[in-house]
Amino acid sequence: MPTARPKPGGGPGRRPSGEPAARETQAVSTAEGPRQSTGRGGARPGTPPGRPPPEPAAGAAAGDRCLGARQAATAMALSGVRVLELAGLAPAPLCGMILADFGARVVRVDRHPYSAITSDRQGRGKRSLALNLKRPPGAAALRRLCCAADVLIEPFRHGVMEKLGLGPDVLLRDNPRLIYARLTGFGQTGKYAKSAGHDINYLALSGVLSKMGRKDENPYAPLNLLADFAGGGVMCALGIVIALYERTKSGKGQIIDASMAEGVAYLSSFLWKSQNLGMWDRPRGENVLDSGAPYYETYKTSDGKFMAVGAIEPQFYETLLKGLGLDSDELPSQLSYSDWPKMKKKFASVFAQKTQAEWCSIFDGTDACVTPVLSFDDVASHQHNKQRSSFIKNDEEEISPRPAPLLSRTPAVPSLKRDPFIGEHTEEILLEYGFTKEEIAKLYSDKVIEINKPKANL
Ligand SMILES: C[C@H](CCC[C@@H](C)[C@H]1CC[C@H]2[C@@H]3[C@H](O)C[C@@H]4C[C@H](O)CC[C@]4(C)[C@H]3C[C@H](O)[C@]12C)C(=O)SCCNC(=O)CCNC(=O)[C@H](O)C(C)(C)COP(=O)(O)OP(=O)(O)OC[C@H]1O[C@@H](n2cnc3c(N)ncnc32)[C@H](O)[C@@H]1OP(=O)(O)O
Repeated sequence: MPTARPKPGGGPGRRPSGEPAARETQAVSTAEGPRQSTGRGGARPGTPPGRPPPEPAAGAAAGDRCLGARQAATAMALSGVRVLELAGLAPAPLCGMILADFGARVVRVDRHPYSAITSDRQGRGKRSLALNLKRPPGAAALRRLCCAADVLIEPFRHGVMEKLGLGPDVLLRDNPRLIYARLTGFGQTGKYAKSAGHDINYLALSGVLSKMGRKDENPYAPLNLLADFAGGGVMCALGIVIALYERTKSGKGQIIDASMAEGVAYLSSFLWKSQNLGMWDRPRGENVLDSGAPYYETYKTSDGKFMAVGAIEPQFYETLLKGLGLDSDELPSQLSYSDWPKMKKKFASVFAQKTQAEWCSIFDGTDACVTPVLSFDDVASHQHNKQRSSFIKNDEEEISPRPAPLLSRTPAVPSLKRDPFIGEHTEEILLEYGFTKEEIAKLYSDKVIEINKPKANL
């Protein structure tokens, strides 16, 4: 087996026990931001699978003067939870990253031989095990890993795991406490269960896509945020946390059938349940929240940037008009639908007269519901985001959003280490899950696993 020395300066190393070193969170700016706690309680190797997360430190309550000192050692909310994430495209990696950010020990099971298709960009806090599931000893190894895991995240279309002999019947028989999360676009049953698809297809099937887009234009998918990430990755993480909670009472695992189409449909409950409010009676792009209204729109500024306006309530709308220097008596009423296109043109011509910074100095601190549309270049340095330390920088100077929401006692402590290389932790993970050195050597020589330790950078 290949051996390698640790990369100097390569971020927090591993303790001899295999327990991860304490994580330190580095906010992009710490100015006035909430204190970031340090330290991370990871499960020790050999922790019995399925053990419920530890109770919070005694006395860690509001007003406790020792809280600051104790918080450094407090476990994160999901510490002790062991997750196996089978490498997939965008949604499953987000799901795994959320769990890792909040303290779970997430192992990403990468494809071996390597497949570029599933190159994960959301590997924060995870370790990588490269395993060929198509080879019987590889499938058997995953089966064994699942015996000691709490959660399996599976991102393939229906039937793939069954074909590998790794369906829920098999794995839950082996480990009845396992939470088997199946994250797909169309779900495990139904006409499309076995069809390929991507975010836009799931969004379309949910009905939500039909509501999005400007007047007289085709429906428009807002990046792949809604189905993949909100309806998929986040909903699946929620399902896992719910199932983990339920397991503390029943002692039993279960199967989660997380369909992105259904996840995003569920997110759209407000649209369904507000049908009789008259908010959605008009064609796409002509309603209040779908770019029809002049007071819920973006406007270009004189320096080519944009402002976002969301002045829905009459009192906020009045404040908007005041900031724009417009007199409401000289404008049609706020809710005069037929005048909206004309009003938009008026607002656009006013916004075009000043820079984004000038508009910010007019609207910041008012209730006009007007904010700058920030670019990725500007977002981390915006004063509000700096004050809340909303963005973090890893040890490769990569900026990304800090995990949300903020939990007061047990906040997420995201890893600052670079994402794992594929197969970087194969050996240590297998050892941790009870494989012997001899078994690992055999899997390696049979080309069932890949071991890819970073070379020393001397
Ligand atoms: C819109 C988004 C998707 C956006 C993704 C893009 C941003 C990226 C996609 C490709 C990337 C590029 C590419 O990687 C090349 C470059 C790499 C470089 O590093 C970076 C630049 C790249 C250009 C890179 C750039 C970008 O990252 C990309 C362009 C979405 O909507 S994501 C949501 C997709 N839907 C789902 O996840 C729903 C559930 N899944 C599915 O329906 C299917 O999995 C899916 C997605 C349709 C794919 O179908 P596929 O036929 O490929 O897979 P499955 O049927 O599920 O079967 C999996 C097979 O793989 C075998 N397998 C799995 N694990 C292992 C293992 N460990 N060992 C061995 N074999 C394994 C499994 O047995 C299955 O085999 P069979 O087919 O034989 O049964």
